[in-house]
Amino acid sequence: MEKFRAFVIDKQEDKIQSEIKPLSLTDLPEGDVTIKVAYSSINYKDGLATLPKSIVRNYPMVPGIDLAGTVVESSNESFKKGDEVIVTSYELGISHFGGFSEYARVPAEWVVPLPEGLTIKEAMILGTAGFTAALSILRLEENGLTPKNGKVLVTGATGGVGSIAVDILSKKGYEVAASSGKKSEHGYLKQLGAKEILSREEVTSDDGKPLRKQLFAAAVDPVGGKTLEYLLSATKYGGSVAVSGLTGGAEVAASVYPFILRGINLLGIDSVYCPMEKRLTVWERLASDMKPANLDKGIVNEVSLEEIPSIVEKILNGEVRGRTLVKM
Ligand SMILES: C=CC(=O)SCCNC(=O)CCNC(=O)[C@H](O)C(C)(C)COP(=O)(O)OP(=O)(O)OC[C@H]1O[C@@H](n2cnc3c(N)ncnc32)[C@H](O)[C@@H]1OP(=O)(O)O
Ligand SMILES: NC(=O)C1=CN([C@@H]2O[C@H](COP(=O)(O)OP(=O)(O)OC[C@H]3O[C@@H](n4cnc5c(N)ncnc54)[C@H](O)[C@@H]3O)[C@@H](O)[C@H]2O)C=CC1
Repeated sequence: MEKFRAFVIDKQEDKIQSEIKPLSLTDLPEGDVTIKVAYSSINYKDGLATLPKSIVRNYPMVPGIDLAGTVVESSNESFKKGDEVIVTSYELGISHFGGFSEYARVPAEWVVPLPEGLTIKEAMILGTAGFTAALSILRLEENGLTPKNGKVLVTGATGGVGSIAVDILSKKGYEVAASSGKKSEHGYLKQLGAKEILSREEVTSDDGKPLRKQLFAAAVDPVGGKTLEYLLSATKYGGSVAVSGLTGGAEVAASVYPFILRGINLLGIDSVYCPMEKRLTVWERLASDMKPANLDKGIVNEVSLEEIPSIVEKILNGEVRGRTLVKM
């Protein structure tokens, strides 16, 4: 087989270099399923992967925590040539060559059959960010959230997780408040279904107060840090906060008061090692009742392998809106 193209990073003297390289199938890591990748997507974690002090475990590496495409070869009976599949996270793009490549090879245990109701392209517009938004909402609902409980706040709302959470929640009949640092994107957030828009500062705790006015029935929080501190203090009695991210910081100071006086729940959201049974449920829901209404509208920006470095820089600076699809 002829060579194919992959975006490869390497680390030399604490500096990361990237280039598009020709690879052969024999360069790919071991695995039972070889996939012709149609689309990947760029997540915040891919931005972290390109930093010198990085989450990548070995170099050279093909980053890309998401991919979707068609099986070209499988030694596992669950998958056959021609099957359309999705792979997100696990070790993809961290210690195992990932999705920024025309071909990928992975263990069968990581592979999700494309659910009916989604195209390969839609699956990657969603990607890990969409999966995480849906998993967050699923967990909030498992903990009692319904549209009757009141307003749900989505933080980091113009980002990948945030945009898709706003869309899904509003489609499901929730009153959605969205917080964003980007004044220019209020129209975008309203188009996705947000009823109210709050500034980043309004949802950041700068005084360490343990309790505030009870404003939100629940929150989807990809920001963390002092925003999470604020959310814990402003969640209504019995409500929940689903935390998935750290764009606002990894450190969180908390007191026991919201938990013991208001019975609130702090739900940790992990998409990376999410068990396969739950993973399949989340993808089925994303293909049906949780399928966002605006996937083909302002959420998506499509790029080539060549454009990855500029997007990665923007994502780390908080300058990207919605989701970035990489077309092979
Ligand atoms: C799409 C998903 C996301 O975007 S999540 C956000 C991106 N991820 C991160 O920013 C996390 C990156 N990890 C770190 O920064 C560090 O691991 C740390 C700060 C969380 C902890 O660092 P420390 O040096 O104290 O410990 P180790 O790195 O040696 O890890 C300790 C222990 O935890 C295991 N571990 C590390 N990363 C993960 C992970 N992402 N998920 C689950 N477990 C993780 C690691 O293997 C070690 O366990 P051991 O049993 O010893 O192997
Ligand atoms: N737990 C998990 O399994 C997952 C975690 N994540 C995490 O969720 C977060 C968001 O991921 P994506 O949506 O892919 O990223 P993104 O880059 O698309 O969105 C990030 C959002 O955070 C905002 N932001 C940036 N800096 C901020 C700050 N200092 N304060 C408040 N907001 C800030 C940005 O403006 C943007 O709206 C990241 O931390 C990522 O690592 C994402 C997917 C899965």
